[in-house]
Amino acid sequence: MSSALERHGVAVGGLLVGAGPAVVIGDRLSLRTDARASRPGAAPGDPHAASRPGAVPADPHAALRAGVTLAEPATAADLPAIAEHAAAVVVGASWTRDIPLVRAAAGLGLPVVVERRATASMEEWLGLAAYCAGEGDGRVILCEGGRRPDLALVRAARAASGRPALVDVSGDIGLSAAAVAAGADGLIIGTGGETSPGAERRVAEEAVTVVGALLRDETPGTLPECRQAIDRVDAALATLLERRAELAGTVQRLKPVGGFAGRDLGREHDVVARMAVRAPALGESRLSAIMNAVIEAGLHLAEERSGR
Ligand SMILES: O=C(O)C(=O)C[C@]1(C(=O)O)C=C[C@@H](O)C=C1
Repeated sequence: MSSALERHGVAVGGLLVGAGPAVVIGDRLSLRTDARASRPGAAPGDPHAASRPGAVPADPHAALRAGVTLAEPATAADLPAIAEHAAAVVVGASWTRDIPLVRAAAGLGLPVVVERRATASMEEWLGLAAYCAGEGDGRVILCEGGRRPDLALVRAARAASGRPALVDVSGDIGLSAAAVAAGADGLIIGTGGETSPGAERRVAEEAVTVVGALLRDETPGTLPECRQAIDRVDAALATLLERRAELAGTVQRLKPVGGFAGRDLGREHDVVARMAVRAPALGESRLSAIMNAVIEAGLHLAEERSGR
């Protein structure tokens, strides 16, 4: 954990944000009419904006009534419907200085997602989060978005406050892995109030799984949570094993004698010894059995492909 503070998860609908794995949120809805132009993916006047993942649906109020995870009000009049149909209310970057609306949103009884205003410092951002926590029941999540989310700031704010942090990557889904590596507790991938296209969700879930398995500290307390954590580690392992097999196959083509005939046990011993430094609990003898199987699988694949 990157913070000495005790971190508490905040439940948002069926998701737990800030404890356990990072989450992917596909449906952030804004009821503001200016939201289309201000979404990270949307250029002002872009005729195709409505069909993009970051678009505002034609009837945002109908989308809200259908139920969404995160909803941002335009005015205080939207708050009762948000309380009824959304899992959390968003204090959006464009109106963090509208204190009466911030106060009303924070007091709604839902978890509050506090988005950083583009020019706000970390202190201002965390000050607003603390204000919202005080006006509400304390369930506050930080959120960084915009065209160029500041991931260093997310990392610092999360560590300084102990609050969970979301990163809105709907403007650039390619930032998903970097956001998880920076410690994000969740990725917001869709801002249309509808489920985002599968391709974007796959990119985000891949980042949460693979980068999360490598870099995110987890202390699962139940059997299902522990098995899910193992599944994420196995997904990362499978990705790396496939990549390793490809590289080992290339080595076979580059060596004067490839395949089992060109096996180099000295090199294999060095590989295992280096790995044992990173995996001291497993140690050389256990790793040697594992790596023997991995290396032989790679050699079999290479020979099969070369038609030997
Ligand atoms: O480095 C090599 O020479 C390889 O062929 C690659 C590799 C491996 O998979 O790491 C495979 C077989 C050798 O015995 C040693 C290592």
